[in-house]
Amino acid sequence: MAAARLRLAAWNASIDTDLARVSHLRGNTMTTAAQAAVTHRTVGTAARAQAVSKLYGHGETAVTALDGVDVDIERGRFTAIMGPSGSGKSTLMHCLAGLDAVSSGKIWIYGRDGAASELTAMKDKELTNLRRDRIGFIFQSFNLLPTLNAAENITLPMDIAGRKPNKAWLDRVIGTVGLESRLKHRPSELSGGQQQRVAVARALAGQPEIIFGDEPTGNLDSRSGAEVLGFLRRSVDELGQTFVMVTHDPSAAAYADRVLFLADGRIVDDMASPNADKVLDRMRQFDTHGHNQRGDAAAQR
Ligand SMILES: Nc1ncnc2c1ncn2[C@@H]1O[C@H](COP(=O)(O)OP(=O)(O)OP(=O)(O)O)[C@@H](O)[C@H]1O
Repeated sequence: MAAARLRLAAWNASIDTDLARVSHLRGNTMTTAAQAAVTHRTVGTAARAQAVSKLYGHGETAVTALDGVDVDIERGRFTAIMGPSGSGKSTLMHCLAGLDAVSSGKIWIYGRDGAASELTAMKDKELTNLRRDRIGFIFQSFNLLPTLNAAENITLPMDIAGRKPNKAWLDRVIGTVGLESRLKHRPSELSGGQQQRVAVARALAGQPEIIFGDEPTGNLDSRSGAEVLGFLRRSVDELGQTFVMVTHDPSAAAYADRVLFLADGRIVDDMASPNADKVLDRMRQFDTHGHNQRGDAAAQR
């Protein structure tokens, strides 16, 4: 949790920096070898991790948060990441999103045309641009700017990037999350569920290739949480969005098309067509220390 707070602070800081630089960013385009990139045969893939490991700290105090993770995230699908506390869920998501650097291995994000951008080969500035232009984020704590109204919060990333919102798309997104009557309200005048719907609309508005959610319903009551998850599901089904979500909640994971289970920094299971009971049963197979009782992915199937 402390780690998640640190990353959120880093994201906030980068938004603040971006706001300060807003005028300089207008017209900025990404031009990199990494973006020009290789075209892999991955039109159905939105992101890929290959042999990704992540260590925090050094020597005797080093913690292995990820241990040789290989995974493809499918385009236009809803993927949930589950596992015991400390199993590496947030670290995996943050590495996939370019918010955290890997210790070894490679991460790619793929354009809708299949062109690959290797995040792990990018310099900071390139990575910042890629995150801003091609990746959406939804955090547990909404992360809205209190002085801006809902409409201004939704278009903020595009304003920062100097991109004009596509009006028809924006209207569709706002309709999808049911915010038409709340656009002039500031965050303090909205319920938690409505604030998170603003954050969902903000993530969708720029038509990013992939959206990552870190416990997006963790601060909501179950009714508002179900509503937000329903909107996220619709964004995948009706708008073709790719969505990856870390959650502790089996009923939240049940909204996904696929659930990846992590234990001790490794993917130990991969469940298609989940429902809350199946997910809960699988979670019960982790022992109280958070380790995978049966060892490896093959053993789980
Ligand atoms: N910045 C950091 N410095 C040191 N160790 C870290 C840091 N971030 C994460 N870790 C450690 O890496 C491991 C994986 O952490 P991570 O936050 O990814 O797990 P998680 O599955 O998301 O946990 P939770 O469900 O509790 O949020 C844990 O042992 C954690 O203590």
